[in-house]
Amino acid sequence: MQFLLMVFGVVFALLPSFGTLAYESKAHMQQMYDALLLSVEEDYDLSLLPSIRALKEQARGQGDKELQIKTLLLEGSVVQHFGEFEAGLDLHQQALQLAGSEANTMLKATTYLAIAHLDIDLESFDLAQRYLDKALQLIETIDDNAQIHAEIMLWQARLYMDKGAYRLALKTAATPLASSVRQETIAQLSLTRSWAYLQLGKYPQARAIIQKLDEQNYLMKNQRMRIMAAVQRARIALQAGEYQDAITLAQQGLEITLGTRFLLFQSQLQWILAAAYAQQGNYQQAHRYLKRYTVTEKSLNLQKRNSKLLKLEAQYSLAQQQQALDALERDNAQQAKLIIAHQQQIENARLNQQRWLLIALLTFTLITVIYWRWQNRQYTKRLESQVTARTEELAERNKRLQTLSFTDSLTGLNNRHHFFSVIDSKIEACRQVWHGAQPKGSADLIFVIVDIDHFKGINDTFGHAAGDIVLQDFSEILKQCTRESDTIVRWGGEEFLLVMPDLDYVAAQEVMERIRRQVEIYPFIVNDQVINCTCSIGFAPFPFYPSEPEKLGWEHVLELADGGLYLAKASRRNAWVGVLAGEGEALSGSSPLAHNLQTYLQTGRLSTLSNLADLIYSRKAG
Ligand SMILES: Nc1nc2c(ncn2[C@@H]2O[C@H](COP(=O)(O)OP(=O)(O)OP(=O)(O)O)[C@@H](O)[C@H]2O)c(=O)[nH]1
Repeated sequence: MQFLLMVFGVVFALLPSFGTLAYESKAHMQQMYDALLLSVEEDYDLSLLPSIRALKEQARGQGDKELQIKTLLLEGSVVQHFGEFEAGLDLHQQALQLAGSEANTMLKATTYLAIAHLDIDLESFDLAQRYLDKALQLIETIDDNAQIHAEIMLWQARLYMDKGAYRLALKTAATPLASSVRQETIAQLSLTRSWAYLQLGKYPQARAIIQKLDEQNYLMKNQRMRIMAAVQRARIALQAGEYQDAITLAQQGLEITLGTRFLLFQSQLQWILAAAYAQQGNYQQAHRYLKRYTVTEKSLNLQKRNSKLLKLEAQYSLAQQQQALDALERDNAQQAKLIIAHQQQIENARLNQQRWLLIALLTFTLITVIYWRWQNRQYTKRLESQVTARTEELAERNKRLQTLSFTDSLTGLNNRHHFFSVIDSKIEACRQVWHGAQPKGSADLIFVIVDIDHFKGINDTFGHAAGDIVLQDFSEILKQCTRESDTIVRWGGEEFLLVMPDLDYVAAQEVMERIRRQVEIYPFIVNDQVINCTCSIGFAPFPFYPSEPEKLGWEHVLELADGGLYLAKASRRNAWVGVLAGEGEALSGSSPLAHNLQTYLQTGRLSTLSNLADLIYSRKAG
């Protein structure tokens, strides 16, 4: 294997001079690295260095930072194993700087772990602890962290061992492990636990762990671990008082170390042999191995002295580099603060922008709502004014319609509808006066019925149109002979009804005479011809009995006025007749008036007033 790697190393070292051939595939380079890693873990062989360096250059050439970092760490671990602490430090430092610029958390954690390893070797335990903590903190964010976690625990346990904290080491090395953790790491953790038990004097537990490792065959692949296990077995036997076993196991261990550079293990095994033989009383053998042990120790001490010196130099550099690193970290923290402040500024600006946008949006919404409400109000106003206009128009139309429905189309006078719509209020006004609710005044109304005499003859002689003209002229005469307050109604055909307020029957006589006379003298012109007409008038006062105003209703008074008209017609026409209360018994509303008019006149229950002295009371036939 090592021969192959050396060949690879030479090839790699030469490759850069062969142009494109230098660019190996990434996968191939990774394979190469894995093989180198295994070899280093087995034995820190210096001959591996050219291959590692060649691979490192190759990774640099291809810009593969990850592999570059890994190879830097690997190279560092090899040179540091051979006491080149300062060079190792430098390599680790390079790896750390590269890892710092990488976003790969796993890579950073691996770098921290390697530096912790270096610090443990340099006995800078505090620094080692710091890097272990950093690595542990970093991997918390990684999902697939079982392997690196186990490795951190291993180095943490070794750190505790170096500091003499065996129980802590035991606890740390006993961390539960996932199945994905490499066998080598599991075996190293087990060896550390066994070593811690032995340090605590618990050799059965220490032995059980080694036995389990043997059963699982975890140690066979790695020579270094096999030797470590052999030393451990011999040491356990010695501590257990099984001296013969200790001798056998130590000798087996020495056989494995033959031809290797593991001087430390050799000296430990020689010491165990010397101690075991001494315990058996075989002082000759004990002396023999003690001598060998002394020789080995001498060369080890020489190595250690050299390495101590180197360590001191490295520690000095380490302190300096650490200071630089701390300054760098402080600078980084400052930078991070600046970045956070900058991000805060950006965030604030974004928030400000959002705020303004929101304000603009709200303002726009507000303006829209105000405008919409204003529009709505305008629209409502327009609608209202339209409704008002329409209502007024409707009222006007209704008024016109009412006027039309209350007006006689031929004469322009009020018609019967009008009379019936106003008569109740007129009667009510009279009643208010009777009952004292209104100021005292005249509550008298005169109901008058006027009828044109022989109108049929006019129609027959001059035609219907001529009759219409007479009717119109006749209406004008009625208007001229009455007051504004009087109501003139075309009662039907050539018959007219007048309702005259504030007029007693004495004063009424004058008005009746004026009408009769005006008609009599008026020259009605029809078909260019002057014709003369007369009219007959009947009237009656309301209340009919002033002392008993409710005795007869207006309908009865109208009937009595009609009776007066009948008397005028029955006599000579061109006359007016007023029907008044007589001295006899007062009539009641239930009395049949029209048919008994003559009887009531003769019996004195009714009396008359007329321009005629000779009134005829009997109804004229036809
Ligand atoms: N030209 C015209 N004639 C009408 C109108 N209304 C009714 N007359 C007519 O008026 C006439 C009324 O006739 P009569 O009831 O007999 O009454 P008179 O001829 O006036 O006779 P005395 O009332 O008894 O004097 C009828 O011939 C109707 O046709 C109208 O609006 N225009």
